[in-house]
Amino acid sequence: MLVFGGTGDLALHKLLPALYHLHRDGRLPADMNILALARKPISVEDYRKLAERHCRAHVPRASFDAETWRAFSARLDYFPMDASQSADYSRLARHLGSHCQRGRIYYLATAPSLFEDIAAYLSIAGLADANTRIVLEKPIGHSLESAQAINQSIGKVFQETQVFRIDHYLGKETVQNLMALRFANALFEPIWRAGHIDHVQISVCETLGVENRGSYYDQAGAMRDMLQNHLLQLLCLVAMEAPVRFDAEAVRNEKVKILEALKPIAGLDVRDKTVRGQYTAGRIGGQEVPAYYFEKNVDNDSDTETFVALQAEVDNWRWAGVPFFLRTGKRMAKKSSEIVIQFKPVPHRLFHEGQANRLLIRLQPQESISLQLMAKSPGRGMHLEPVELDLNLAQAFRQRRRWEAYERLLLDVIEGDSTLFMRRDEVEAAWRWVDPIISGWHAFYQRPRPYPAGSSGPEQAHSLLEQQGKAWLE
Ligand SMILES: NC(=O)C1=CN([C@@H]2O[C@H](COP(=O)(O)OP(=O)(O)OC[C@H]3O[C@@H](n4cnc5c(N)ncnc54)[C@H](OP(=O)(O)O)[C@@H]3O)[C@@H](O)[C@H]2O)C=CC1
Ligand SMILES: O=C1O[C@H](COP(=O)(O)O)[C@@H](O)[C@H](O)[C@H]1O
Repeated sequence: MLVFGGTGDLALHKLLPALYHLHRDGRLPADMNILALARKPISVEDYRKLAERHCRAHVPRASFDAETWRAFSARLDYFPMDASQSADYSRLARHLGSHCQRGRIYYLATAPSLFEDIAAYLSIAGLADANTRIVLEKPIGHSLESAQAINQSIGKVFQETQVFRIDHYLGKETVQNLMALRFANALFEPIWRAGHIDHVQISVCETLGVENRGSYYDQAGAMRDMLQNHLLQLLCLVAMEAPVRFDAEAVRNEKVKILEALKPIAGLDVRDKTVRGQYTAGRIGGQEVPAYYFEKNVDNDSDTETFVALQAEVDNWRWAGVPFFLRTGKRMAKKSSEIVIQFKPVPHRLFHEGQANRLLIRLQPQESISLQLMAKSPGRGMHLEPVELDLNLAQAFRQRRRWEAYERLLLDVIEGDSTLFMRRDEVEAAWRWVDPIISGWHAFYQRPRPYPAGSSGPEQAHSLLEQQGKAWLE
C-alpha cells in the first residue's frame, strides 16, 4: 500500500493507527508493506519514529505494545517525492523494483488538486496496471465540474472497479447498523415513509475547530467538508429503498436514486432553507477558544462557513413532503452525531403529555440505537414520560473490540469490496445538488451568521425548524 500524503494529518492520525490495529489482529496479508510518500526529506527511521509517536497517541494504551509495534514498523517504508513531478515517478518505479507482484493499493491522502497528476504520472511510469487499486479521499473536487474532471482523469487510468472513493462515515459501525435495522427487521418497513414519519434530523456536531487544517478548510467550508459527503451519505441510508442484494452495485444503485431525487434548492429557497454560520470566540469545556478568522492559515476576513443547516426534501413516492433537516458545525457545545426519525403524533390525543415517538440513532460519542416511547410514570394518575428502549451496541457486543471506521474500510479495499465506497455517479449527483446552494450563497451575498464557539450554532438554524413547529433534538 502506497500512501501519498504519508506525513499528513489523515495518514498519521487515522490510517496508520487503523493499519496497526489490523496488523495486531492478524488481518493484514503477511507480505503487505506500507510505503509512505511525501515531499519532506526524512529517512525511513525518522518516518518510523514519527509514525510511532502518532500511533502511541491514537491507539488505546491497552492495544499498544512494543513487540507488536516492532513487527508492524518493519512493514513501514518512506520515500520522499513530489507527487506533482512526473520525473519522481521513475525514481518511485525504481524504488519499487520487482516488489508488489501481488498488487498495489495507492491511497491518495492528499489534497484533491493532486489526484489527476498522481493518476496520470502513475500511468506514464507503468505503475497502474490491472493489479492495482486506487483510494480517493473526500472531498472529490471542489464542485461538480472539478469532480467530473478528477473522475474523468482517474477513469482514463483505472477501471471503476479499481477505484475506491472513501467516506469514512460509511465505515462507522452504527451507520452499517442502520442498514441492518432497516433491512433485517420487518418491524420498521411499513412505517418508514411519509405517512408515518413527521421529519428526519441528521446532526453532526463537533467541538473541534479546524486544528492544523486551516488552509484546506478555508477553501472548503462545512458544506464541502462534511455535508456534501458524510451527511448526504447518511441521508441516503435513511431514505433508500431496500437493495436487491447486499453488494456494491445494488446498494449504490439505491443510494444514487435518492441523491437524484433530492429537490433542488436554488434561488430564494437558498435564503429560506439554508443557514450558514461561522464561529466567533467562545468557551468549550472551560477553555477559551479563538474565533475562526483567528485560526492558523485562515484569512482574517474569511466568509467560509464552519456551520451549515438546511432543509432537504426527497421528492419521491416514499418521502414526498417529509423534511430532512441536516446540520453540521465545528466548535459546537458538544460532540454528537445523531440521526433522529421523528414519527407523527397519535391521531387523537388521550393524555396530557405528548411527543417522543422517535427512533434515535447515535453515531458518536457513544454508539446506540434507541426507540423513544411514551410510558406511564409509576404512581397515581396518568402521567406520561418518554422512556427509551435502548440497544446499547457497545454493551450488547462487549466482548468484541469496536472497529474504527478506517480499519473496516481499509480491509475492504485490501479485499476488493467496494460496497461501502462511493461510485462516480453518486459523488457527481451529490455535487449537482450542492453546487446551486453554494452559488446561491454568493449570489445573495449570504455571509455566515456568527455563533459563539461552545454554542448550538446560529439562532437562524433554530428558527428554520421553529417556524414549522419543530426543534432540533439537543
Ligand atoms: N485529516 C482528516 O481527518 C481527514 C482528511 N481528509 C482528506 O484527506 C486529504 C488529506 O488531508 P490531511 O491529511 O488532513 O492533509 P495534510 O495537509 O495534513 O497532509 C497533506 C499531505 O500531503 C503531502 N503533500 C502535499 N503536497 C504534496 C506533493 N506535491 N507531493 C507529495 N506529497 C505532498 C504533505 O506532505 P509534504 O508537505 O511533506 O509533501 C502531507 O503529507 C484531504 O483531501 C482531506 O480532505 C478526509 C477525511 C478526514
Ligand atoms: O471528514 C472529516 O471528518 C471529520 C469528522 O469525523 P469524525 O469521524 O470525527 O466525526 C471532520 O473533523 C473533518 O473536518 C472532516 O474533513
